[in-house]
Amino acid sequence: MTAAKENPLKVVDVANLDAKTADQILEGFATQGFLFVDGHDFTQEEVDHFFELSKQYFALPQEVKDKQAIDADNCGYTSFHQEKLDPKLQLRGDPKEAFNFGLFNFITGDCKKEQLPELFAYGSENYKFINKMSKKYFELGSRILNLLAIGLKIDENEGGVNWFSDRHRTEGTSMTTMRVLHYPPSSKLDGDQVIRAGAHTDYGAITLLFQQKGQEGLELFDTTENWKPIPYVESANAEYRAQGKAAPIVVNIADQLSFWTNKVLKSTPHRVLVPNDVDRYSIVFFFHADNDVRLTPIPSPIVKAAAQPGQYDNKKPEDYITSKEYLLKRLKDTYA
Ligand SMILES: O=C(O)CCC(=O)C(=O)O
Ligand SMILES: [Fe+2]
Repeated sequence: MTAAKENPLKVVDVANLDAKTADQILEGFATQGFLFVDGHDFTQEEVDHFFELSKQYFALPQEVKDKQAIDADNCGYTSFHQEKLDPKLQLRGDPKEAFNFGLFNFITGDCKKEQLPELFAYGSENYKFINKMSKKYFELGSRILNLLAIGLKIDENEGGVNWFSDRHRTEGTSMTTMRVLHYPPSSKLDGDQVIRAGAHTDYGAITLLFQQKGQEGLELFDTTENWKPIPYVESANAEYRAQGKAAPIVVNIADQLSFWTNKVLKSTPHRVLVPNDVDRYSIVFFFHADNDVRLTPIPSPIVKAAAQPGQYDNKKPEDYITSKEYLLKRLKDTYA
């Protein structure tokens, strides 16, 4: 029998929206910044189907994919070496390709229609499937934000449990992106390329990521300042497995929530390596606050206690960047 791979992350079941779960979530995000989340609503069949569609898409001829090159709304296809996630250290862009669905309406699940390949054409079965998955990601992301609001003890009069969800509205306009990624195996890369995605922190509020068994490579910079691989884990809950639920999903804090909480929540650097000669596919939901939301300090006694004396004195709301301004700044560096 081979030993189970070491898992540096806590697995938190979010089925119950209660103080105990909220404290577990907060603890994980205030230390490591990363967690596995179980007790979600995704089935394994759905996740497998999404990966199957992603594989079909990336297998299309290069010139077909290039037709929907990434646009100003951050929607569309990014090709190999186009994106530098670690612009200070990387000479060449990441050896990966990706497709972004964006400009969502989370009431209907619709995304930007003009920037879709034939495979996901507006109105098709695949398009409807994408709508459904984006709504599920939205619901899970919102649940995690609600738990964070409980954990951070945001006062009822200030918005309480809904403080974050009021700023990530179903009907809101945000830069939230659902992204499929493909990293080719080592044998397809130039000699000494060992990094598939440079070290970076994410740009939104939280990130939710599915990966597949046997395609590891994601690593996080842990609290001891060492790179630690994030394994694929199965649910420890036999009932969930019997119900056909998908494996736990990787969730991490991104920069907006770190700013917003005065770094109480940690936006942890991570990267993707090439541990073996297999393709890696991942499906990631970058959950962003509504575009015009300013990243002012949140009304939490825990956040207040973490501030330096006088840090927030004489500050006007306009002194704080908005969610969209922050993203645009980071994208400019990434695609420079
Ligand atoms: O594909 C992965 O595992 C990680 C992707 C990632 O960190 C990102 O795109 O921000
Ligand atoms: Fe990332």
